[in-house]
Amino acid sequence: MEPIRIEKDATQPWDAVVIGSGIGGLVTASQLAVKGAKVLVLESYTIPGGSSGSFQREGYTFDVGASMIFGFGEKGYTNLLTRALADVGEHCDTLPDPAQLAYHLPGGLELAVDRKYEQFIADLTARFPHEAKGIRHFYDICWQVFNCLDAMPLLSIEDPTYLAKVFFKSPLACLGLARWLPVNVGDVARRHIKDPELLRFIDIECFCWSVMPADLTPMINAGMVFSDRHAGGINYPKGGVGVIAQKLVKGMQRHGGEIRYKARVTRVVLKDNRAVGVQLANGEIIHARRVISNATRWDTFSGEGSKQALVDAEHTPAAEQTWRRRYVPSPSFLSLHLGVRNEAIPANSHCHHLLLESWDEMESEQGVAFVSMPTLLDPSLSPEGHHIVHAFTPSSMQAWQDLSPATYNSKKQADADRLIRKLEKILPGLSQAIVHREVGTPRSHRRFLGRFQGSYGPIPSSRLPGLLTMPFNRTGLKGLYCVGDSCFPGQGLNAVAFSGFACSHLIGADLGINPWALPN
Ligand SMILES: NC(=O)c1ccc[n+]([C@@H]2O[C@H](COP(=O)([O-])OP(=O)(O)OC[C@H]3O[C@@H](n4cnc5c(N)ncnc54)[C@H](O)[C@@H]3O)[C@@H](O)[C@H]2O)c1
Ligand SMILES: CC(C)=CCC/C(C)=C/C=C\C(C)=C\C=C\C(C)=C\C=C\C=C(C)\C=C\C=C(C)\C=C\C=C(/C)CCC=C(C)C
Repeated sequence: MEPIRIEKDATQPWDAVVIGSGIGGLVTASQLAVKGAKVLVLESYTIPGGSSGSFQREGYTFDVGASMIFGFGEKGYTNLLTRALADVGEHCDTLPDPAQLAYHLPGGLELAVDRKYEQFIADLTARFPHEAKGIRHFYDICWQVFNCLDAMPLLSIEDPTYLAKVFFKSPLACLGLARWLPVNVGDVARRHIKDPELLRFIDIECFCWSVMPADLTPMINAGMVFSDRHAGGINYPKGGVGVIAQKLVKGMQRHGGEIRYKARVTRVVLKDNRAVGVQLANGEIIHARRVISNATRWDTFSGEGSKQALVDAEHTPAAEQTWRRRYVPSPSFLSLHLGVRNEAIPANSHCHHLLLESWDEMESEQGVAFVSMPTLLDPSLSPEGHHIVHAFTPSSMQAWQDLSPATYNSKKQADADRLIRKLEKILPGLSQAIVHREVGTPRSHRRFLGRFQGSYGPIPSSRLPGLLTMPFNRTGLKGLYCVGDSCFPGQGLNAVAFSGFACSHLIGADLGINPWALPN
């Protein structure tokens, strides 16, 4: 193996050092490497991908996070995972999912979101025939948003040169996006739909990816999710979600980028109020012309509740406190990674399911249960005759803090047992068929993913104007950028991939290494 090239000398800095190898960090790093920048990624864990990694146990390949993947289409500009991989000469074989998600909702509302748009509209209309027009109007508006996004290369709207070029290329799409930027889903849904149960359905349609009801979910993101599932479709990467990160690393390395694992950054090194490098837990200092943090903003900047942030309180920009007032951490998850005998999975099951027993429980601790069974698409992820059942339910750190080790362990097992009983509604006999079981709590998510309170990502603390107040990649500290789900447009794999494209484009503009023409 070639020796790793690490300059400790401030006269020969890296062009860019990226803290963290989540998809946001890896897209930034790999895009910068393609532009010719000398890039180093520092990852505290032993594998790449963060919440989009995969881990192996007893013949199973488990996904760390969910496996409902958007952005793997073949056409347009919103297929950001396909594009990020192709730009570094990589490709993931994917397996098309015939349905995005099967809902099992209160009042016997059972519906699988078909990959084919017209089929989905027909199925929903069959359940709410009196709302046929409203359903069509609402989801067609989501398509308008999606079509605007899909019509233009998606780069940094912080760069005035890009904005001018993209406006020249697609003026109507730009105006369309500007119109929807300050809007939330709830306002649009209520304009077209009156049935309270259908409005609740729109709430859960949002909650299952944004962890927020429709009133707090930005319309731009809904346009993306509610349409891409029918345009590019939901596609599972063969070999597990972790393959995406592994291939981004490989492609980045081929373009001269480097990655170090077990390299925890403890602080951003500042000189004259400018980020000039990072310090690792072992004391080593690495100099860089630009520093990019893929850690959450709570872990990057000091503020209430943040222990050992990368930037001290004295140098944390005032804008970060405004952000903390506007956005709060969403709950983390209680998660189950199960290996089960085949008999527990009914024939023709869908891969993804969402269970909710009462509408009042949608935002409650351990209310919604989400299930993903990727072996239904890719049997190679488990030993023969077995499936993976990966289930998770929102759970907040507060519910798991200040417990004695014995109480923590017994709560962990009791809550996992309760979740398994809930799943038996769709997987009868599940508890008898389990041969491998691992339980993760918010504390596990914080420990292994390094995420503040183990959170899934930021959510608005009150009704905000859509995406208008979400910060971009530049921070108030010169030389320091953020990427990932505490940046515009928020959580989601395709969303953080966008954040990575935008971040690398902005740094490329700052370093003067961007190509003149927009990508095709
Ligand atoms: N659609 C899906 O099914 C799905 C599945 C998984 C994840 N996701 C999405 O992925 C998003 C998260 O992506 P992301 O790019 O923001 O990042 P991430 O949180 O997944 O990864 C951040 C990485 O940074 C590393 N890190 C943090 N602090 C560090 C430090 N001080 N030093 C070194 N390394 C450090 C972590 O170990 C981790 O690997 C989530 O919003 C989630 O929605 C989606
Ligand atoms: C500046 C002005 C005035 C005008 C400029 C106009 C302009 C050019 C605007 C541009 C805007 C852009 C480019 C916006 C881009 C937005 C994008 C790319 C949004 C992407 C969103 C993707 C999302 C939200 C994907 C989400 C997928 C997820 C999270 C899937 C599943 C998650 C789970 C199953 C876990 C959740 C589980 C439970 C139980 C809650």
